[in-house]
Amino acid sequence: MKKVARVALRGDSILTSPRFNKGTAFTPQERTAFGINARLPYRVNTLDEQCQRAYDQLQVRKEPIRKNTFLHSLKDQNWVLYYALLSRHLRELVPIIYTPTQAEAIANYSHLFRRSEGLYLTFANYDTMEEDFLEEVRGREIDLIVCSDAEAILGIGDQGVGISTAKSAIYTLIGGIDPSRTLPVMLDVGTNNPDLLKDPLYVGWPHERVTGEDYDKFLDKFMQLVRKYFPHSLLHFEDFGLKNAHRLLQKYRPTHAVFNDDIQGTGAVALAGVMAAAGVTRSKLSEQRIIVFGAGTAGLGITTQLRDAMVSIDGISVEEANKRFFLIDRYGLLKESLAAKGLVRKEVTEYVRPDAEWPNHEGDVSLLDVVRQVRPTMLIGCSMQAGAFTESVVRAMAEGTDRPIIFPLSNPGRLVEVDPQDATNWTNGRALLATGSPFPQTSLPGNVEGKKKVVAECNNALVYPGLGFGAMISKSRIMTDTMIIAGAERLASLSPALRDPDDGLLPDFEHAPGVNFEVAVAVAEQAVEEGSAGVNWTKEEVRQRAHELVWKPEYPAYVYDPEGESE
Ligand SMILES: NC(=O)c1ccc[n+]([C@@H]2O[C@H](COP(=O)([O-])OP(=O)(O)OC[C@H]3O[C@@H](n4cnc5c(N)ncnc54)[C@H](O)[C@@H]3O)[C@@H](O)[C@H]2O)c1
Ligand SMILES: O=C(O)C[C@H](O)C(=O)O
Ligand SMILES: [Mg+2]
Repeated sequence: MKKVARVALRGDSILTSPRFNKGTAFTPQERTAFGINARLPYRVNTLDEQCQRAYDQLQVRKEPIRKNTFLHSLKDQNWVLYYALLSRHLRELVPIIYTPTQAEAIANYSHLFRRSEGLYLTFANYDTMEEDFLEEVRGREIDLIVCSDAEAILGIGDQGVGISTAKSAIYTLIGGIDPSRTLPVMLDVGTNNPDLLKDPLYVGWPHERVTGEDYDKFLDKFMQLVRKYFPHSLLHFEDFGLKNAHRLLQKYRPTHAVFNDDIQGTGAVALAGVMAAAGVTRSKLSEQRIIVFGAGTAGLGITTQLRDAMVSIDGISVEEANKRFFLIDRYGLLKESLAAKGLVRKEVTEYVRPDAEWPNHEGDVSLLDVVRQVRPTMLIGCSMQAGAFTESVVRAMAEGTDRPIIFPLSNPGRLVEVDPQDATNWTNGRALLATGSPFPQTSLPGNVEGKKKVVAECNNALVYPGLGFGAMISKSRIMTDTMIIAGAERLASLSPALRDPDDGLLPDFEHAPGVNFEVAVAVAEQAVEEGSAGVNWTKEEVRQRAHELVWKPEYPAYVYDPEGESE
């Protein structure tokens, strides 16, 4: 039965509300009831017809960034149409509204700016933060807040403002979260990007980044508002800088359901990809020797997640599991002598290797040295160093293992540590690959008849919407590590490569909504089982409630009601 919504807006107010606007899809009865009969052309369109028209308009724009701005404007006009169009062309359009095109859109945010979106909380307006916050959220029910201080946007660095809205849209598109119950927040604490500071059109606060106590005071005030007005919300942190990402997660985790996507989302999707790869090679997680190249926010998140899964799934001790990892950062392998020089962050000290293991290496130990000595089964890149997995590195790895598992995860695509086609060539097709941004299928040179290999997209967007939805529907006050592992395991179980090793290690984004639904169910089931949930449902009830709570881009029937919804 069609849903009915009671709406209090009339005339221009309903036509300019992206939440309630239906454009030419308003029925004759609605046009009369809402006073917009003469504000629309005669013909009533279906949502499918509107999607067709919008798709045709989109196709006229050739460059991805032009398509991105078109879709952005569409979102400002009509949410249902925007999400319906994207849902019908997921594979084609996710890379337009999200990675990699979104990186370009953020880098040009000030020049493409058309209209306000979400909330901008600026350090310069610290004193009025609560009033400013309330102006936007008063009377609203919010389940999800996505925030960023834009210091480490993907691999493109400090952009001052941006990313929260793109991540938030993915929650709705793929995770089924009602967009009216989400709040993207840009935390503007300045920027150290000299190009932005000298750009007269820069829309953010043109001031160097606030740090230290002032930064913490600002974040604390924001957190207090979140806890005061939306104590049951999930707070998603995105693209914070290396000095803050891990620290803020640890600081606020005990008192609110916070989630750092670059640490935990990336950890979860990488774990799923790694589990699928281990499934293809018929080996256990704990049997792997893993090099993580780039021991920053994502590198630590991935390492911790894989380590915790070895402990919980394979039952080995934390100490034993730590030994499976070789972390490399800008000064080479993290080993004792590097730590003694103060060149290892304290968060990664438990993975530091003993110097005695490297008797022939007085100084730095390079990636190639580690590959030759360790004969890794897995090589994961999150270093933002394009081309760091050189031909020598990849060939050396392929000498030491039958199916080298290689994940160059840096985004956007131009920053991948190795091009998947090169990795395929250098390993004679034996590499099991996954990348952070979308890449075309690979093929072996000369093997014209041969089957192409799918390069899985190992991007946190394949899992965070489901993790969030699962935590939300189960009314969990915290997002535990075990909930995240449950989601990752469910994702891994849906790997197409388990049926056909030439297929993707992870499901294609075309299937992301269904896949995330399963992730959400697994997360909620785990939350109920371990007592993190605020509900006590059976497994059947979890699935049933999840189905009922998914937001779908469909128009409800509207009834005019002065007491009805208006926000
Ligand atoms: N696929 C995904 O879902 C996903 C998720 C998160 C991050 N990422 C990508 O991972 C990359 C890193 O992101 P982050 O948030 O961890 O950044 P970060 O700044 O926290 O970490 C990057 C790390 O790489 C290290 N590094 C720099 N130069 C190096 C070199 N020459 N050799 C080895 N290490 C070097 C830095 O010292 C730092 O520790 C980005 O490109 C980002 O887009 C991908
Ligand atoms: O935003 C993405 O595409 C993934 C990830 O969060 C990143 O920072 O690269
Ligand atoms: Mg990110």
